[in-house]
Formats: sequence, C-alpha cells, structure tokens
Amino acid sequence: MNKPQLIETGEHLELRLGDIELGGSADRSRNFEKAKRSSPMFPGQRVHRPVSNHIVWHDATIKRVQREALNGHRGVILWFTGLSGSGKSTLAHAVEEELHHRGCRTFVLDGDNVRHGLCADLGFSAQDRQENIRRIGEMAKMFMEAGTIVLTAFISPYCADRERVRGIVEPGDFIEIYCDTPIEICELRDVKGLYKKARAGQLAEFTGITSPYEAPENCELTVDTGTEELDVCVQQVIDKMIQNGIINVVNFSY
Ligand SMILES: Nc1ncnc2c1ncn2[C@@H]1O[C@H](COP(=O)(O)OS(=O)(=O)O)[C@@H](OP(=O)(O)O)[C@H]1O
Ligand SMILES: Nc1ncnc2c1ncn2[C@@H]1O[C@H](COP(=O)(O)OP(=O)(O)O)[C@@H](O)[C@H]1O
Repeated sequence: MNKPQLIETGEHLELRLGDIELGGSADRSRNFEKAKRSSPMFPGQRVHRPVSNHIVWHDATIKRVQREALNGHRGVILWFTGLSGSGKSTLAHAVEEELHHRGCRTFVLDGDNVRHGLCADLGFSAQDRQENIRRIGEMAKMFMEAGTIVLTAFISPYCADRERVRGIVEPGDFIEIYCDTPIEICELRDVKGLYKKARAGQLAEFTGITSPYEAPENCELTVDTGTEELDVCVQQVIDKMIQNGIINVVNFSY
C-alpha cells in the first residue's frame, strides 16, 4: 500500500493517499450528538435514546482519521441488502477476500451469525427486524470508526431501517448495495430450504412470501446477483469503492 499522510488543515486532520483524501475531519467521530433519531413510523415502533440523563460522551484521543492512516484506507460500511438467497453473504465474503488479500482491514457482519449472539433475542416481526438493523447499524458504525471496512449481509427489508443507519454516519460512510436477485431465482436456489418451508406454511413471516421486502430506490450500487457471475459482481463493488475514494486504484488495478 502507498504510505498515507496525515495533513493538518486548520482544525482538521486530513488523511491522504496519493491524490485521494481518505478521511474527513478529526472530530468526525463526534457525530453521536448529530445522530438522527427519527420519529416512530408505526405504533409500537421503538425509538432509542439513552434511558439515563446522566451519561456523558467521552471523546477518544486517537481519532478515526489516525486509525485510517495506520490502515492506509478509509473505514466504511458496505451495506448489502436483498432477499434470502440473493447472494449477500457470498458477495460480501468474496469482496472481503479481495480486499484482505490486498492489505485492507475488513470484517463481515452476517445475518445468521449475528442472530446467534447479539440479536439472539429477536425474531422476524417488523419491530424485531427494526431492532436487529438498529443494533447492527450501531455496531457497524463502531467497526467503521475503528478504521475497518465493514461489510454487512442482512436482508434489512425496510427502507426506513436502512435509511436510519445511513443517518447515523456521515455522507459517504454508508454504501448501500442491492443484491438484485428476483424471488423466483432465490426460491430456485433455496440455499437453506427455507422457501420450501415457507411455502409449506411451516415458517411464518418469511421475507418475500409472507413478509415484505422493500427494494432500495436510490442505493449507491445495484448488482445483478441473479444472473451475473460472482467475480463480475465483486469487481463492480471494488470499482465503486475506488470511485468513492475508499481504496486506491493503484492497489486494485489488474
Ligand atoms: N422468517 C424469516 N424471514 C427471513 N429470513 C429468515 C426467516 N427465518 C429465518 N431466516 C434466516 O435468517 C436470515 C435473515 O436474518 P436477517 O438478520 O438478515 O434478517 S432481517 O434483516 O432482520 O430481516 C436469513 O438469512 P439469509 O438467507 O442469509 O438472508 C435466513 O437464513
Ligand atoms: N453473482 C452471485 N453473487 C452471489 N451469489 C451468487 C451469485 N451467483 C450465484 N450465486 C449463488 O447464490 C447463492 C446465494 O446464497 P447466499 O450468499 O447465502 O445468499 P444470502 O446471503 O443473500 O441469503 C449461493 O449459492 C451462491 O453461490
């Protein structure tokens, strides 16, 4: 990797790799106070604010931009969304491999895995899915603040829930990637046999069958994970990252 430079500009620290500005202001990690907390959208929907009035934000002395300088690339959230079987996990892990082999710090947060631990108490009602995505969004943000390229692979079926995650980070920090596989193909793949169960009435609230999926309308990238080869989709994600100044074209040219 090219050696990144930290440049002081007034009150800000900038991280530069060649001509690319990798980081933003040194106090970007303080956007806790600015986090958008939207109003409830349906009865019973949870709104999260600290329960106690007696907690005070503690500023880190080592900032995100310094961690990014150490890593040689920006932290970012790559948010993969799509139906079950659309290819979120396969694509996220394939992109991670590509990035890891080229020296990037990465981590994949995967739906089934997170539901074994942090979100083991949640089911598949709209409210539980909302809470699932809220927790994952907060966790992804922490990974990103650590300077990591975090790749998330959750159905995240509701536009509002995805937009809420976008709203807790700065513009450019959240790259939404729609794994656009039609349900007919997902059902043919039926990787885990869940569509068969859902059709047989053995699995309630199954996305695409008895529970909605709201496709993104203005996402950063749509990938045709239904018919394109995996390596083509990986390259599209890498190209988007280069275009957005997350990683350096020098390290990713073939
Ligand atoms: N009812 C129902 N609907 C959808 N999916 C179900 C359901 N029950 C279990 N599963 C399995 O759980 C995985 C989806 O979890 P997520 O955390 O990604 O869902 S969500 O974002 O909160 O909607 C999903 O994983 P993927 O197939 O990788 O998407 C399924 O394996
Ligand atoms: N271009 C592609 N991108 C991702 N997955 C693909 C692609 N083409 C075929 N597949 C296959 O589709 C399936 C997707 O499964 P998975 O990644 O578990 O989906 P999800 O995480 O969305 O539930 C895998 O069997 C994978 O090999």
